[in-house]
Amino acid sequence: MPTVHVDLADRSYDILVEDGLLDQTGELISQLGLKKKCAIISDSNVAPLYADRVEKSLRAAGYEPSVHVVPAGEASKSMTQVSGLCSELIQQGHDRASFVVALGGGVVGDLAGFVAAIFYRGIPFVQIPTTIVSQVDSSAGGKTGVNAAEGKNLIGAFHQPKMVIVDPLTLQTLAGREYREGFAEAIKHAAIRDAKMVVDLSQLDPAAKYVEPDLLARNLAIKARVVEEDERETAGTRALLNFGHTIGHGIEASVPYGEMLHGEAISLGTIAALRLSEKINGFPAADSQKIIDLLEQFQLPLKLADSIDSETIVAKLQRDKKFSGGEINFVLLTKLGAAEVSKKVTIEDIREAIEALR
Ligand SMILES: O=C(O)C(=O)C[C@@H](O)[C@H](O)[C@H](O)COP(=O)(O)O
Repeated sequence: MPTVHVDLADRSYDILVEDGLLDQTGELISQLGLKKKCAIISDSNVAPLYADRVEKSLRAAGYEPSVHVVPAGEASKSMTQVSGLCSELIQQGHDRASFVVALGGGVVGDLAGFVAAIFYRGIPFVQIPTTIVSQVDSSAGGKTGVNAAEGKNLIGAFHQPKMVIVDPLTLQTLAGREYREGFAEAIKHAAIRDAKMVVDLSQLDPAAKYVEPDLLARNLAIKARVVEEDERETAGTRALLNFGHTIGHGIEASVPYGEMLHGEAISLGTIAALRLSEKINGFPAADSQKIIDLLEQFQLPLKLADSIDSETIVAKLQRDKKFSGGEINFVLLTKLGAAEVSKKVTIEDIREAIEALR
């Protein structure tokens, strides 16, 4: 089975990718030596489709799961949900010997992972991602957290999962828009680390609602290698995974959470970052076009709506974690498949790149 090992000393884990793995959840988790009580955290879209199967598999392996469901959508990535879930877990008799199973997309993974990071000062968790965003990106690497009213992902913790179980067949029940948005992150991995992946992604059918396990694993492996180099984003390497996210997060936070899907905002942030790479690094416009063609192939937005005010975006993006100590650390491409963190981007450059999206 395609397996990506994430090598992080005593926080190492495997990402397993294969069709039908959902029904093997209990058996796979039993290799981890965890205690019996666990909490499956899912959302109102995913739980009716898959929670029964995961629960049944866990029970068959001797586990005692409780199921907790939050409303689907970005608005659930909130401290209100964190506090509600912690209370529910306590009421269900969970304690420091329990573990969490995050079943769903990026919102569920980030939220459930954060609950696991703080519940009884930290309990183990397993990710079962069910969307492209989560299968190629957010389930790996241990960034967990929620949004603040002031910006995306501003409250969180690093907490690595014990295992990631990827079943590509879960993609089949996604709505087209939710399926396609995730490719913004897969394209990001190609842009920053693997020019050949740009070609591989261009061969996918955007309507297929399925990606071969091998390709998912190769895309995930790009992220895994970056995380191994710089687990806590202190050395600069992990910041490269934020390509397209500084302006993207600003755009996403400028409309009510959930109105624009994460990948849609990242598509626009990616185009802005490409234009800045051209201006500051002389990145070839023809290579930018290859990335933009891919975004278009997955019907991701290429233009910013006039209704979204540029100054609101600029205000929001200045709270991004890449702005620190008065410095802007902006991720730019140096060539197709290679990126750097640059200090040469000014706020005026950013304003210009946002305007160029109109
Ligand atoms: O895992 C990372 O590191 C990433 O940057 C992946 C991003 O795609 C993801 O959206 C992440 O949550 C953003 O990180 P943040 O630190 O800017 O919140």
